[in-house]
Amino acid sequence: MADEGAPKESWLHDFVKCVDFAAKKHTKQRRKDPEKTPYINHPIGVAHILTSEGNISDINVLQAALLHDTIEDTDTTYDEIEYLFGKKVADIVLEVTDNKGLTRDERKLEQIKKAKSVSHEAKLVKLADKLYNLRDLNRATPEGWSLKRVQDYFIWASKVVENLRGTCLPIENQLDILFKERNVLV
Ligand SMILES: Nc1nc2c(ncn2[C@@H]2O[C@H](COP(=O)(O)OP(=O)(O)O)[C@@H](OP(=O)(O)OP(=O)(O)O)[C@H]2O)c(=O)[nH]1
Ligand SMILES: [Mn+2]
Repeated sequence: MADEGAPKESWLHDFVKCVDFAAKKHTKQRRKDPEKTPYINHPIGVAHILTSEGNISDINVLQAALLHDTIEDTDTTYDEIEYLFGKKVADIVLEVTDNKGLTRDERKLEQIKKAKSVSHEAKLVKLADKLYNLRDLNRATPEGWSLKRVQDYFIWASKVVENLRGTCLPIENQLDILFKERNVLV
């Protein structure tokens, strides 16, 4: 018999609402791999790294992981996320959002610098984002990327990760395995 008096597991409802929102926002986007994988695989995979490898169960972090590329890459606004998922989630997403007003080189440098000073929650999302993207590079080369561009991404990612350390050892250890395989000094 259903326990009608029990409180609803509202975190689960919030989480599923967030998956649905992220999927709709990224619906027209594809990854850069030759198979043109649906983009939503990436934010879901980032959240999965946090739960399965990082042992993270903070719902704000997991929702921010699902939404982490929405402000940067879709029409989603901070206010929309704050209204639907709360200020904590919106703040984390904003912290991991690149300023698209800068040039690509400026953005890459900004990420290295900013990594040191963002919140613990934002650092978790950034670490999982990097681990997903580096594994994705090992899986398939994005269309038009040379071997040098791939290697340069690994080197740059290691500099960002350097400034995120002390946040989540299991994820950092997984990143180190990838850096070693590529002979990137850490
Ligand atoms: N490895 C990989 N990455 C892909 C693929 N498709 C899309 N991406 C995205 O491309 C970004 C990395 O490519 P870059 O050329 O360095 O960055 P840019 O698109 O922002 O200029 C990542 O964005 P991001 O998640 O915002 O992270 P970040 O690297 O900008 O921090 C990553 O998610 C793919 O097939 N493989
Ligand atoms: Mn990402």
